[in-house]
Amino acid sequence: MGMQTLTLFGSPHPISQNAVVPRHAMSRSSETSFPTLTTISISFSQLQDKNADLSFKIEEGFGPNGLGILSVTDVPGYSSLRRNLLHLAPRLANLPKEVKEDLEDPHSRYNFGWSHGKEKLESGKPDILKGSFYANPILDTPTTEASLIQRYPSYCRSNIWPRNALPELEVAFKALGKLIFDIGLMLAYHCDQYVSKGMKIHKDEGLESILHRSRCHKGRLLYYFPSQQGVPDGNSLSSWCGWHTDHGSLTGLTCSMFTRDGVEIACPDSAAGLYIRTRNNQIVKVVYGKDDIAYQIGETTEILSGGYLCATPHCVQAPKGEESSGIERSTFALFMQPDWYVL
Ligand SMILES: O=C(O)CCC(=O)C(=O)O
Ligand SMILES: [Fe+2]
Repeated sequence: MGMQTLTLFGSPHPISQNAVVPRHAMSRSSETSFPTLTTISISFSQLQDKNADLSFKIEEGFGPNGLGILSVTDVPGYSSLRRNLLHLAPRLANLPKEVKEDLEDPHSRYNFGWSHGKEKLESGKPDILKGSFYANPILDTPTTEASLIQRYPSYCRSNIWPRNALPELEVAFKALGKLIFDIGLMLAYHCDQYVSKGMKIHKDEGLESILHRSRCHKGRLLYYFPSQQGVPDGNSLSSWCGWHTDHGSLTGLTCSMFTRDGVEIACPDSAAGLYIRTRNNQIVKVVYGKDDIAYQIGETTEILSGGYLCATPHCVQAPKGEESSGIERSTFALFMQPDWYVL
């Protein structure tokens, strides 16, 4: 995209070389040579106010000079829903092999239910470092039309839940997924307000309306198996999750939880976690509060918004060092994406 030539609010807006100089906290972790930045944040009460002008914050977070990620703070009820679901990730991953096999759905190319070792790492080898559980938290059966199910199996097939082995999962997954979706819609409203200052948005083509009518949203509960010393690519920045940009419209992301044998602990390696590549090719570690919901822009939105909202390449680094062996990481992402008609 021609970001350099992008015009915001009628005035030229070149990419600033200072794009990553933080307004908030900046620290240099002893373990990483990359700067650590705190995301721009918006409080729930600000977001709720449809008359509030949040354009500046949206631009700072998602605009051409932003990191492509921002966080929402103080969401009522969020904290316990996050904890409840993330604690189930190690329990799900440790279910007997046969139980997990029953939760697999090859017809959706493992885009519903349990998926482990089916995706590829950057090296091309199967990704056995993490297990994922995918479901649509809004609709158990997005459509009953056979032709659609056949054409778009990874979006249109039905959810699979471990109703006997781990019945709590369905309840916790849906509750957290719906909340992140509702807050995502509120954020999308303000994104549209910001974009509409620079370009005309046709009725029904704004982010909020696209997300509101879509039946394709997908939640992913991620579980990174205990890190071991000497794992392949163990020293690379993207050792746990390779560099990529999300394809959809908007991704909601919890702050991850580190555990050892299922018990929550502080991660002993401050360099472990989410990294982002900025527009001027700088790599930064991003942090946000445990009880904040982070949102990232996906490629679809970057295109539909004419580049006013920018997608961000990101990856996850595994913890290193002796104290880090045996550490697991759990997190949840909600990929909000347009309906299959638009895909
Ligand atoms: O594990 C994370 O924090 C990020 C996961 C992610 O980027 C994804 O699932 O697309
Ligand atoms: Fe991602």
